[in-house]
Amino acid sequence: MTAQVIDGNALSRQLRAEVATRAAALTARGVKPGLAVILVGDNPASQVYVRNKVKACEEAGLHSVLEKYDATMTEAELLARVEALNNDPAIHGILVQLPLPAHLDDHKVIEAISPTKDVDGFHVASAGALMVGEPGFKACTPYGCMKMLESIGMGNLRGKHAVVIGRSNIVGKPMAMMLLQANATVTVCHSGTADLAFHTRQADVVVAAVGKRNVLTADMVKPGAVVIDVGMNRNDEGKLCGDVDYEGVKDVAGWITPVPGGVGPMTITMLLVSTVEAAERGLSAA
Ligand SMILES: NC(=O)C1=CN([C@@H]2O[C@H](COP(=O)(O)OP(=O)(O)OC[C@H]3O[C@@H](n4cnc5c(N)ncnc54)[C@H](OP(=O)(O)O)[C@@H]3O)[C@@H](O)[C@H]2O)C=CC1
Ligand SMILES: Nc1nc(=O)c2c([nH]1)NC[C@@H]1CN(c3ccc(C(=O)N[C@@H](CCC(=O)O)C(=O)O)cc3)C=[N+]21
Ligand SMILES: [Mg+2]
Repeated sequence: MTAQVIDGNALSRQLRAEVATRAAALTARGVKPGLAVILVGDNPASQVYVRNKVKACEEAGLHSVLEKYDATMTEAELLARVEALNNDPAIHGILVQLPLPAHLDDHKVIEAISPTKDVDGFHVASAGALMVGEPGFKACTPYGCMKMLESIGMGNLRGKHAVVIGRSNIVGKPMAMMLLQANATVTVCHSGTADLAFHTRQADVVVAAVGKRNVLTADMVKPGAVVIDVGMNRNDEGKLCGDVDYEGVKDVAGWITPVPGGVGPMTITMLLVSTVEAAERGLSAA
């Protein structure tokens, strides 16, 4: 058996076309949805992701502003920029690219973003809303993973067992909450898990969000399971690869997401969706 591929580029094209339609309707009413991206320092991976985000905005008819700052920027300067964007009516979404240089407190900066513009879904108000099942911005990466599950008819996971590998605040934890919201029985594994394979072998859905190659191999996967690979790593040849041993796992899984072309583009797509939604909310509140 060879797994069917969940194509994040194809699904993104579809969803971004809907975003473009909504953005055009807003623009016609005088409200062009606007996203501000703040990048501090010169992490090369961050540069690529940020460039992809800005390009995606342009293609979908969103207004985007990229603010690049030197790694020596002070926290007070950064907080002042966030506050200015909070008060800028042309900006509906604010994203501060993580990780920040070590002298800047990620948490403090994220909390300074107005929850009404927190399109990344990282603010405690957004995380709390997800936890209690209230509307709020959802973290884009797990949100994109849920859209991928929906696209294969697995939007409702009642009776299914989902295993998430990783428990970060930006991927693993919100992923687990969204799977729970979709009625899955959820297990969250991490570096302190005694027998990772024991858990993953029972899973109907596995989401790998660790940041290490080959965390999930074929022997760890139940035949027919859905495997979602969030990881972004480089192999020995410098090629982009995920956390999953794709070549091995594809012969066991029922569905699999590739890297590149899987979760990565979906993350950007959900960022666009949330930015348009932020602009629509502003309009309905006015
Ligand atoms: N495609 C996309 O759009 C995105 C991709 N990513 C990628 O996803 C990956 C994860 O990102 P992020 O969540 O930010 O990473 P973090 O480093 O914050 O979290 C990694 C998690 O993996 C756990 N872990 C580490 N080693 C193991 C192991 N051997 N077995 C089981 N669990 C382990 C850690 O456990 P512990 O908590 O105990 O330390 C931690 O919870 C990275 O490769 C990142 O680049 C991230 C965001 C978006
Ligand atoms: N505040 C904040 N929000 C984020 O959403 C955020 C962040 N910080 N920090 C870093 C991670 C990582 N991330 C990715 C986005 C797109 C791709 C992506 O487009 N990947 C392409 C390939 C990119 C390439 O060629 O390198 C793909 O998988 O096909 C990957 C990773 C968002 N993150
Ligand atoms: Mg820091």
